Amino acid sequence: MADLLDEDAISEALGRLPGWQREDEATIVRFAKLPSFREAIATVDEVADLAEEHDHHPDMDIRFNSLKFKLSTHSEGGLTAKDTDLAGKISAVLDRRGAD
Ligand SMILES: C[C@H](O)[C@H](O)[C@H]1CNC2=NC(N)=NC(=O)C2=N1
Repeated sequence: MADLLDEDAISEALGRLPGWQREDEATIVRFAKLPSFREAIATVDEVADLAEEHDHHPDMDIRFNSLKFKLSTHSEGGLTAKDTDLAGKISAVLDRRGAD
């Protein structure tokens, strides 16, 4: 259970989450390109581990070496700290793997 973030909290969080953007009211997204398809898949696999660890699961879209991560807290119908926390962890994986 996590509280819905208000607009100020969402703006503040996005300010410290480079690459993440609002897709709609309830969703934040980040696009990333990896050097190869295999590296994109390995990145998805690593994010899957994070998702299981946090019991919070992003939608992940794979197009060759391009990835899209989409976060929302379905149980609350919007954005919570679970989304912004996991977004930061996904960004750390993307940085380490040299995504652009
Ligand atoms: C039972 C389980 O904790 C819930 O279904 C979790 C699992 N993963 C989830 N992931 C996301 N993105 N939003 C949720 O509300 C959510 N709920």
